[in-house]
Amino acid sequence: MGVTRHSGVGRGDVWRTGRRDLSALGGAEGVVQRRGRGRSEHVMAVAGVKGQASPGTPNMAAAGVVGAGVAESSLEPPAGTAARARRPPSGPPARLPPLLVLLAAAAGPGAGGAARLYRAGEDAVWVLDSGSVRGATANSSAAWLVQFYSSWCGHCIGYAPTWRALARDVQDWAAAIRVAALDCAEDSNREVCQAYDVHYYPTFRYFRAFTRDFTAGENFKGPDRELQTVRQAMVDFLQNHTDANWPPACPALDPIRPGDVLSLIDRRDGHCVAIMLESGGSYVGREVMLDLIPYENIAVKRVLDADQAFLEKLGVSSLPSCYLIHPNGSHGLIDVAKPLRSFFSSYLKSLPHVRKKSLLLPGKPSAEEKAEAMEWREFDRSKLYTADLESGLHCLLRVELAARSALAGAELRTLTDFITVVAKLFPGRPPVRRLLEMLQEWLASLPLDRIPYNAVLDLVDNKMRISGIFLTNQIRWVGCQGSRPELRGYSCSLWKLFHTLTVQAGARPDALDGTGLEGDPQAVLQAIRRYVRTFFGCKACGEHFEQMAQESLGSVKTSDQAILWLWEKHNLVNSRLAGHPSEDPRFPKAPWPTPDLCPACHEETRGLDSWNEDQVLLFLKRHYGSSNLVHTHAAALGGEGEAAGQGPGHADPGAQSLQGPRAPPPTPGLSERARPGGAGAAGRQEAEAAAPFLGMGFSSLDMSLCVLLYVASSLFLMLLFFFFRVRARRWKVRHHHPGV
Ligand SMILES: Cc1cc2nc3c(=O)[nH]c(=O)nc-3n(C[C@H](O)[C@H](O)[C@H](O)COP(=O)(O)OP(=O)(O)OC[C@H]3O[C@@H](n4cnc5c(N)ncnc54)[C@H](O)[C@@H]3O)c2cc1C
Repeated sequence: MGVTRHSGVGRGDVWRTGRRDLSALGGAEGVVQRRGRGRSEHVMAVAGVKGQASPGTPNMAAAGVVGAGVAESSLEPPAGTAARARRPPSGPPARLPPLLVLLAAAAGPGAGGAARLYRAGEDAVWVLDSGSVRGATANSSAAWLVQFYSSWCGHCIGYAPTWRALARDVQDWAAAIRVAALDCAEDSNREVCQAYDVHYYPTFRYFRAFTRDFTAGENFKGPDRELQTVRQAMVDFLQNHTDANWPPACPALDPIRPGDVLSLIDRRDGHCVAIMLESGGSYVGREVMLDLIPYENIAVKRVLDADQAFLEKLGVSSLPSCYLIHPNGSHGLIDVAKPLRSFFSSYLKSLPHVRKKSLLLPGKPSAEEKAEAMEWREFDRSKLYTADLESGLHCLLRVELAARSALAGAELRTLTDFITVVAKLFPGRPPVRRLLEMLQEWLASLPLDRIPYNAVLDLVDNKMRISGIFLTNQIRWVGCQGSRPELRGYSCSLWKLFHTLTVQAGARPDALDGTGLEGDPQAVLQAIRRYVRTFFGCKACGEHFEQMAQESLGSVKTSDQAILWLWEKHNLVNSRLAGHPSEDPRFPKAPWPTPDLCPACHEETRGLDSWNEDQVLLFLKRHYGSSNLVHTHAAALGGEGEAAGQGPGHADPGAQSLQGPRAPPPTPGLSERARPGGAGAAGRQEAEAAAPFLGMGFSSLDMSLCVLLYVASSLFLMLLFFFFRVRARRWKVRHHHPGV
């Protein structure tokens, strides 16, 4: 009888950060829509430009800086960004030459199938990318608060509603400060995230207005990231500007003296003047000032901690209050139902003389922009898909690790150990295994303690064009597909890779021999643990995983226990994330394997669902074993054209790949997905047939060519030999018999 354990995971074990995010979310959704009395406030969104982008990368690649909120015409656009921030005039799409159409198709989806947490034109967030972030933040007339995120990071997904709500809430501040986001999971943004030194997601950075030299920004580390805290931090950040770099559209936020109020009452310049009276720690006055930026015929000032006599003179009985001086000189306290920012702002915006500055109302995002072209690949949940593991390795090696420009010391050793474990235990297709082995051998033999990451990338991209060594640069999630592009994907594939490694270590106990990791039942888990702690972009996930490891990894004494340890911890993470915004409704978090996948794993003990761990272990070994690995939907193994010619860019999985000089037959296009045994499979067979000779990865084709060349040159040398022999004989005959 196997060990049993309750499988029902306590919902009370709530992930704290997640809950906090959710409560922040509640606050975010609770933001009061500002409505002026008598006329509603315009809520605007400047739509993005997406026309030329692939479904995978529309917001990033094509949009450039896309504004939301206050219409650009009412603002002074930041230097160099104005053109991109506006929606181009709509019209019939330009006709592209056929070659460009082909190339555009080959560009295909971006990393992670182009998960997008923020949509230009729909969200008030300014969507930045590698092509726009520098232009937007450099020498800008407004300050910026940029969230560098990763679309597969659960925390980023959980936080996105708060960020959207914040951007919507402060969209009237855009001439002074803007809320933006940049997706570091996009391949095309990899280098820029590296340049901005972004290692963890989400990372929040401020950029001051009028910064001429390149800067990676100032980190925002607030006590929490709830909407109100970040909004107040934005106000503080604006106030940290000097006279020299003060955003021109931002009103002076410092308080005036009570004595100045009297002179304002005496002065009549055709404007309304609102005076916010408040206590020292209040942000209401400054927030109302910023809310009124796009409005004309009104100025907002603030007075702090005025003495009682002054307040009595104005008739103020509680703080905050607002004293209004009308253009005709009449003045008095305004009457709002609640002394809240939204109430004051909406009252002032609705005054008869107060007008919104001239606006260019944006068009609505087109249906085409809204549509997320997602192709669904049918799959079997009881199988493990090569496509998921290979896509995950691509993201790991070419996107996640590539966030570092160099690796040194402990980081380098962590990577070396992790790659060693993967290279020795990865059960996938031979070209990928050979590439991993090559990388592992190279890392293990390095005499250096510091390497530029580009050196690793060169190897991964097989710049030497050694045939039979290849890792796709395409993303094809199958068992890790999400019902929305931002869900599942990379983090799912990482879990699958980790489980596969623990199972393979049990199945092939000698695999790690000679690596220095042999004989240690914890070796695989420790390598995974160090990788997650050091490199996994979701920092909070890494910290949490580390905490679990500290608590119990030491108790693992056998490879079976290692398999079960990871299974159990993964289920803990699942239970914490149940109900979290990163949960895919199509793949709800539940104790795994579910009863339909493994009925024998589940038992009932005194009316409670419980695990039969012996059966779970058997199931895990079967599920993550080599024989359960299927290549359906896996990228064609391609030739050099795909491997080295295109570098880490993307090729449309369905589009014909551009062939290099010695490429195998063309990959089969869209039909390959429907016909797994098509030409793509033939290419795969050809590549798999490539046998490693002399450990150098030479294929049989390479060797045949060598033999052919050898025979041809031998024949040529023999011909030369006979030719000269005949000539020499003739010469001798002539010499000895001159008469002949
Ligand atoms: C090490 C690590 C730590 C993470 N920590 C966090 C975190 O703290 N907060 C957060 O928001 N996100 C975290 N994530 C991401 C999160 O766990 C999921 O990967 C993400 O929510 C996607 O979920 P999913 O539905 O694809 O299933 P995943 O949880 O990613 O699982 C992938 C697949 O593994 C299989 N599986 C599920 N459970 C088990 C199990 N117990 N044993 C074996 N196989 C299983 C299933 O086939 C499933 O489809 C972490 C990811 C990793 C790799």
